[in-house]
Amino acid sequence: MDALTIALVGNPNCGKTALFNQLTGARQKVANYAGVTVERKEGVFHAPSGRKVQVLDLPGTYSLEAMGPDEIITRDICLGRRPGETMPDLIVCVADATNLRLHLRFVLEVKRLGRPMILALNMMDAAKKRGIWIDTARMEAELGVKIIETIAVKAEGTAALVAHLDSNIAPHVPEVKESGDLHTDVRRILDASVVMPQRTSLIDDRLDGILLNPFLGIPILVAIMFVVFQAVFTWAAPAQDFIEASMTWLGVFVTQTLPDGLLKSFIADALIGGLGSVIVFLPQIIILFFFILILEESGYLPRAAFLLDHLMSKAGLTGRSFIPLLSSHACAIPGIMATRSIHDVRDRITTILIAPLMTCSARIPVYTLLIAAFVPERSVWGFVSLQGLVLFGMYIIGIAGGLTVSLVMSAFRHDKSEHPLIMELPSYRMPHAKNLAIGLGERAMIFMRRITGIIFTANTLLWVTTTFPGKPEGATGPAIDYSLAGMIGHLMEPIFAPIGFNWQICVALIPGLAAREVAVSAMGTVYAVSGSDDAAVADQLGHLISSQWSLATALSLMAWYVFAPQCLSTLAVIRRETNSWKMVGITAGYLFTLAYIFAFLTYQIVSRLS
Ligand SMILES: Nc1nc2c(ncn2[C@@H]2O[C@H](COP(=O)(O)OP(=O)(O)OP(=O)(O)O)[C@@H](O)[C@H]2O)c(=O)[nH]1
Ligand SMILES: [Mg+2]
Repeated sequence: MDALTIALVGNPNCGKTALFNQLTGARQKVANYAGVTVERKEGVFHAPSGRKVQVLDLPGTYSLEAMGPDEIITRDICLGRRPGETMPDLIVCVADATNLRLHLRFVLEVKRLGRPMILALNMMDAAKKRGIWIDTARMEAELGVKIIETIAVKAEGTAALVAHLDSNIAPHVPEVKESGDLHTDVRRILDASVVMPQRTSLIDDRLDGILLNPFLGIPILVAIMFVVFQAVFTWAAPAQDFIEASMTWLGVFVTQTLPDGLLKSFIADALIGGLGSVIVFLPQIIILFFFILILEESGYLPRAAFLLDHLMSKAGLTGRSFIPLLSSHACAIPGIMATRSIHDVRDRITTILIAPLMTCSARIPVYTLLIAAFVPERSVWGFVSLQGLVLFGMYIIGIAGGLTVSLVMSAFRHDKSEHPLIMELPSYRMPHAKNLAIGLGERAMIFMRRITGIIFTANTLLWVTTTFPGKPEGATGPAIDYSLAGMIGHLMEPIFAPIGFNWQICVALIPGLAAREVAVSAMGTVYAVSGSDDAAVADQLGHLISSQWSLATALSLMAWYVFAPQCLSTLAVIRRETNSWKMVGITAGYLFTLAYIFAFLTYQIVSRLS
């Protein structure tokens, strides 16, 4: 059988990407709010007969008739008018069975394109649970389009769709016999084929009554975030202790078994000392994402946007900036890409400029290393972990910093018009354990890939520059002082002395430009190389800095990391999304300036006080 090309189209949040992932085994981002997919994605799978099916996942759109950029792209792809894009043999229109009044309208618009299509009636599990009864055969007759029921989040939920794609049934162009008025046609089809329960969304209404309550909403939001950061410290501790102990054991093992020399130094200092000091943060990252994924899947996040809209518009942002800024807490890169859904250019630029201020997961190793080293492990008011509280504070400082920058930018604006937030609130949904597991696996993989990729590379280069040139004959100081990195560190020291950074930190900041966690692995290596007669030093970075640094230095470094744009990929994505080197210059310039100013103030104030 010939290969088949299909395109998944539909309203936002109907499950296109979930379907795409289920069919092709891909791991594209899925979440319970509109506008998750911002870029077309292609995948392939082989149906049981061996037929090759090429699948295209597209961003959701509410209509094909409006003239927005997303609508035009989707329509052009369906019609094969987009240059460089092959026309799909079959359009698979995806609709949410629990929200047919809205979604059928889109189906009718797609039908008007006059291309071969079928309808994937998705979320059938959720529809059944809500007591929505659908006579699919009748709907198929009324609509004139082949309908296949799917449950995109279950493996067997797409079997019927795959079987259909695998069959020899020629793609069918539906006949258009509608009255022309979409609203009337949707009503006719629904009346004929769907029986709605008396109250479809009792649970949603009840939950919204509490979670969106004008008095309770914000306190509940703050409480949720607070619990998340508490958990990051308290739950992760046992796993972290275990990883730390394993690293220590490994360090001792290597020092005792390998002969002295470069290989031993590389393994002990760069690998165990450097990478080992980052890997201990895996449990914390997994726990943070466990909560983020639950919030994403449950449908709570757009409600948080709704709650914060007022506050954000006061700071010169729109509610539309919420999801990009929220994604930036995982990583600024997808966050900046998500700003494509902000149509107002200035709102978009403001959001891009402040996205790097949101506390991304790459900062977790830096913050938690310093917090664990300097904040005592005790509880306040009996039950709150002080360390968790400080971490929570770091997130708040990042957000407050971003809002302040946006406020300052909006003061320079002439056009003060506000755009009201129009946003669909999705139904609440119980997160699937399997989806959660996949999502967490994915995050763990990303973290491990960074360790074996960018962190490993930067760290190896650092090890080379800290090892060579070697110590000259008869020299008395530690070898690292004579190395290239040591010399650069000492040269930089005067510039960073006013903010309290010693030369080891200066050395770590350079490879740390590549990515934030690199600074932690780099410090691991620098300290390991400096004290190479004692290998156990390598995996005790936290203990080491707590005894060697002042509190002022630690806090100053944390302040630096709130602002400093120490991430080349973020700058690269800003260049790509704004198509302007000037914007990259502005972002990097203003962030480094703020970083220096705040680190300076922190260091000077704290060292006077303590
Ligand atoms: N219960 C249930 N949930 C589903 C089903 N299909 C998708 N979901 C959930 O619905 C939400 C939206 O799914 P996505 O695949 O991200 O939706 P999308 O159509 O790609 O959305 P955009 O990319 O924003 O256009 C996610 O929370 C999915 O887990 C289904 O068949 N049943
Ligand atoms: Mg999607």
